[in-house]
Amino acid sequence: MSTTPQLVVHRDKELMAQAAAARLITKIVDAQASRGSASVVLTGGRNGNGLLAALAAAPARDAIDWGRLDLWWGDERFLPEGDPERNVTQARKALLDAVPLDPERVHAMPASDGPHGADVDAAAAAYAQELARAAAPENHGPVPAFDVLMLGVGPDTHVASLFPELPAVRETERTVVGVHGAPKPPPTRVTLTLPAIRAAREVWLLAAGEDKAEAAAIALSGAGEIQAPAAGAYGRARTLWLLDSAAASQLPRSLYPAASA
Ligand SMILES: O=C1O[C@H](COP(=O)(O)O)[C@@H](O)[C@H](O)[C@H]1O
Repeated sequence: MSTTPQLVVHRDKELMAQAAAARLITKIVDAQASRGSASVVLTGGRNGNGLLAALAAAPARDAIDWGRLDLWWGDERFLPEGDPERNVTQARKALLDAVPLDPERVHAMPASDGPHGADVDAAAAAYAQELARAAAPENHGPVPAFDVLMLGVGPDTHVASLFPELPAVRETERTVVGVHGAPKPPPTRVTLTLPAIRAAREVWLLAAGEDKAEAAAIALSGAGEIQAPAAGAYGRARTLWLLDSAAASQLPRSLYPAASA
């Protein structure tokens, strides 16, 4: 069942990143207190990396027990290990190299020079198996119930590597698929599918900057998920859109939240 999106609009992208980082720290600390550990799905892109950099700079990051945090990825650019364009490489640089994570709990998606070579579909299947192994019986499905799954929203409304009209966004069975011919480079990618995304307790969509304004307005105005993948991304308990005022500038008045900071 979909949850109605809640919107928070911040003054600018810096404030949005700082507020989202503070929100994420609280979520992780709460999950660790109540369940012993936390699981978070990271996103690539400018807004996702901005949030990680803000988290790295936040003194409250020390409240997190980094050794009891599982990190997953919503998508990956299928490139060699260490390539600067890989989402995991950028995340390491922005935050992960600076905190005491348990390497066993950092679940990067396979690289194109990994055990599956250039076979992106085999790489996707392997990641699906890794997710399935981590799922608990009470999760009722082949992926863990992620505490927070973050998604950057692309100017074309893509989320993860689910691009409008491509086969990946139509997937209803598999949790991870290979993407061929993505319109944004690189063309070959690995992505969670909408069913996997919807297994998360909370889904947070991040959109900052004027180039995201049209995408946010389309996705939040009743568009279909095949044409506007961001419209199909929601969490079981909560769907939260975190925007800056530029990205919110084309939202219909009826959607614009009263409170903004
Ligand atoms: O390529 C990707 O793009 C999206 C959005 O990135 P942005 O720079 O426009 O914010 C990102 O969410 C995704 O993880 C990434 O692989």
